[in-house]
Amino acid sequence: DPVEDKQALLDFFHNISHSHSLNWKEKTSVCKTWTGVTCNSNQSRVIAVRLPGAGLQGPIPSNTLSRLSAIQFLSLRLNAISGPFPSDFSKLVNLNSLHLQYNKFSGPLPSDFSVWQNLSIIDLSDNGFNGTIPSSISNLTHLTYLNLSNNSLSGEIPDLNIPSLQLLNLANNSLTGSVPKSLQRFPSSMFSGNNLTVENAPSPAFPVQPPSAQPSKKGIKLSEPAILGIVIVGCVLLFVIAAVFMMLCCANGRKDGVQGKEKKKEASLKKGASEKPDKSEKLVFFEGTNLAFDLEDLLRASAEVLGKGTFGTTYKAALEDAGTVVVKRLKEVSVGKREFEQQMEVIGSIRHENVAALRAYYYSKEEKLVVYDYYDQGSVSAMLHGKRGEEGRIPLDWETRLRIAIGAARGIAYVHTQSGGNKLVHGNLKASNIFLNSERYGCVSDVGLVALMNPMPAPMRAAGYRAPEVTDTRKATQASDVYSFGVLLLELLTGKSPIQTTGGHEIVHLVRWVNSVVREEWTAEVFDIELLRYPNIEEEMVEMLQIGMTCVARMPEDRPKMPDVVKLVEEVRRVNTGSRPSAELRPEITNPTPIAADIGAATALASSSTTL
Ligand SMILES: Nc1ncnc2c1ncn2[C@@H]1O[C@H](COP(=O)(O)OP(=O)(O)OP(=O)(O)O)[C@@H](O)[C@H]1O
Repeated sequence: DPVEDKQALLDFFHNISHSHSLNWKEKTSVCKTWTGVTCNSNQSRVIAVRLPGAGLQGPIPSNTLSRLSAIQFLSLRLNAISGPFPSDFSKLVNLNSLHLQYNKFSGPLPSDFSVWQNLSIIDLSDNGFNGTIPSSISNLTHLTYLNLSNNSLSGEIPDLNIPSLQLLNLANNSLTGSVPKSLQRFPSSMFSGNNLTVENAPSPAFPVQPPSAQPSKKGIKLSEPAILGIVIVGCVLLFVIAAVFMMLCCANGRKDGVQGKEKKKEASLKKGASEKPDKSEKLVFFEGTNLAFDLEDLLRASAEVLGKGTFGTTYKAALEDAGTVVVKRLKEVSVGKREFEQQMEVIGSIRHENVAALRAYYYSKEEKLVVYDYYDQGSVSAMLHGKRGEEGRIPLDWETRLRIAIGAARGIAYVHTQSGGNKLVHGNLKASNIFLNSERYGCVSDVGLVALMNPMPAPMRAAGYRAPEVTDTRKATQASDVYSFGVLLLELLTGKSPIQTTGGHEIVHLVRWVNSVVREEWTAEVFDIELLRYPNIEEEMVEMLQIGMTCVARMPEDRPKMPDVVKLVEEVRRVNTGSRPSAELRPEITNPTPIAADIGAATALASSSTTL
């Protein structure tokens, strides 16, 4: 054991107020058992300390952590640490990641950052730091991430010409002047909430960073002739599809007394086909759709009601040899044909691995249908909540939850780059509308449908995702999508539904609940008990929790933009892999599973989180 490092840690913990206990015992091995501590391979030095949400309060006692001269990674985020930035941290010259966000630090930032030549990640956000941003930061040639948002920093932004810098956030300070040229490559939201002169100027000074996948404008343009061609095909198939929706009409139209039967399997989509079809209307397929799927097959297929959602009833139709599709029969469409078609064209031209492709649609006076691929693994909602506490439940592992979050974020960010006259929004993001794509990343469905519908009071489960400012469902915005995404993150982390009723009829709102638990500095308690089985993921979960909480900010303007959210969510894994001790220092991870490879053997917080 590194005796001196151990003593430094004990001195630190004994001299700082803390509301939770840790398993740091003098007699146990610091490298093998201490929560949140990682040593190098020969166990001669402590190289990482992670104590997120550990209930630490008050100033960092001097000459304690600063004795950990080999430390590379220090995270004390989400505590209530106050006082100035510890001046003796200048001795920690090997630091490459410093996470002090969500604390109560105050006073100026250290003036000389050049002492930390290895620093690549600095997160001092959500504190009370004041004074100016030191220009010495520009000496950090390895810096990739700098987050100083939500402090009280003032003065002008120095010209931080750091080519390695990938993410910068200076939002919500009291900065003045203009954004230096070297930083104009970052999105404007990263500078919002300051007194910057150019902030509102309509200059291209703040280009919005492209999302991870570029929108295919070509695809949108091409869709028009494609649709025209397809319309012709649609004409031929008119009788056939008419039969489909007549059947659906029969299945769904009898409101009273028959609704229960909707839950039962339908005999065939052909049922009801004898009704006179509306010959003037056509089924429209989109480009890229496998037109080899024969609608005759569809008609012969058996249809099953998957459920009734906000927009109507959703059916699964199993085709004999062309797979299975999902048909949604939309109710309450409020827009006219032209507007409906325009919106369909925008949505139908989206081809992105994280957006469920709209394959076809049908519009007539009586009937509106949309056709999607069928996702046979079910929705994220089913994966997360289905059979909870029952035998046979397969818990949703952390790796998959991360991929769901990353995929959904990418999908929504992509949707936000599409223009449907106005900015395109998803409008109805929730776990039951997210599926897994072939790479097991999240894939969002139901994009843009809400804009076509009558405003409606959201059913309970949808209400939990809805941003507080959205009173009319048609007026969802990109910012309200960010809120819904934040709720999804909280749902993935906690395993709890966005709205729950307790024994009585009290309604528990997930966002409020998470906020209150975190405020009580009991962060570790929010996480899904099913996640506690996965080792060393606490750091990532806390990181994700912070992103979720930022997304559910009450005021829309305080929420990050979706492309930035994508980066943050992707960063959760990258930060923790990139900054963690390298594999050579961790021989225990020589043959890792994907998750073990990424999270390493840094902390044991997850397993002991209930005691934090
Ligand atoms: N393409 C699909 N593949 C597999 N299951 C789907 C598909 N689309 C929807 N579902 C499932 O069908 C059920 C009903 O979906 P539907 O979209 O109608 O309702 P919802 O998602 O509960 O609410 P909303 O209408 O507000 O989206 C849900 O359980 C949903 O997860």
